[in-house]
Amino acid sequence: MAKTWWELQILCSPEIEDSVYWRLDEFGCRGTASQKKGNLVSVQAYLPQSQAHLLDLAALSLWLRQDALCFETSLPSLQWKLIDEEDWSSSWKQHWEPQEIGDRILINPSWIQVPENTERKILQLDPGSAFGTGAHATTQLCLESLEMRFSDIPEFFVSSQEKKNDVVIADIGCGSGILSIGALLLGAAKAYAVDTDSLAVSSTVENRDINGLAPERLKVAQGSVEVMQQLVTEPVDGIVCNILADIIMEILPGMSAIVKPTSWGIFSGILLEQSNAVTDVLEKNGWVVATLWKRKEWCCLNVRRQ
Ligand SMILES: C[S@@+](CC[C@H](N)C(=O)[O-])C[C@H]1O[C@@H](n2cnc3c(N)ncnc32)[C@H](O)[C@@H]1O
Repeated sequence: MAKTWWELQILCSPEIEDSVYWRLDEFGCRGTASQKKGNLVSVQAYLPQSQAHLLDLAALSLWLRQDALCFETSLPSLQWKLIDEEDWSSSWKQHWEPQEIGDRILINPSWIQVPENTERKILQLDPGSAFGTGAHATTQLCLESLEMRFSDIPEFFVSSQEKKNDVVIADIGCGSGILSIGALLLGAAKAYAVDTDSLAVSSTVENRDINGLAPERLKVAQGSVEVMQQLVTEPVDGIVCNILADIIMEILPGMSAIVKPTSWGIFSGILLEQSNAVTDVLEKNGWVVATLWKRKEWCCLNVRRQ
């Protein structure tokens, strides 16, 4: 039987866009996309009908309005309607456009023709229902951090370049696979990716194939850090992990067990006010915070082993 989805449309001020995303994520929405509408932002999100009743949607509307009051900004509007599966898969795609991230990456929806006149690395993506379109600040911070990681060795040093191309990373909470694929396009040799959500795993595999990456270069499995420990054949050079702070702190010992003395890490999905708590746990697990990058209320910690 065809599945039915709620299509939610929120019109809000840009100041609360991230908190809207957070609420929608908590609510279980999939395939979120946003676009500017004058001074406002229009956010679309999709949710299987079975996961929410009208009362839940009314409650969501109330939370969004309460958030806006806290930010002292104009009240958002939330509209919803039911659509069937076929409409869902084409509907949110209409709202998603190519997006430049940092200086070197262009995220290109896989159904849009690849631009010819660009020097950027083109990351083709169809996230399906997995998180990771590149629209969220936490993903952008990770991609920009990866860009920095893979740009710091001048390309004219051949030996350094070879070293750069040996880099193996572990991506925990891979979603659409956007960070693994970004790292591979930027110069990593190999990526291992895990996610607890089976839809994220299939999305990562699909996006690996869309980008023409060999399966040996991007190994994907369902699970968390314990599965990653079994997946990697030797310690990795870098870890990327864009999950919420509480989860990062919980699985950090497991992540620390698969690194080398020279490894680096990129940890995102952390609210600014949580950065001290995460830093404490990082230090207890043998990491040093090198830089903190922030965007809106989110931050991304670039770390290295002591
Ligand atoms: C915020 S999304 C990040 C997706 C993508 N890496 C990005 O940066 O856009 C977090 C992902 O982590 C997954 N996740 C949540 N808890 C996890 C855990 N304990 N271990 C592994 N994955 C987890 C979720 O299913 C989700 O796909």
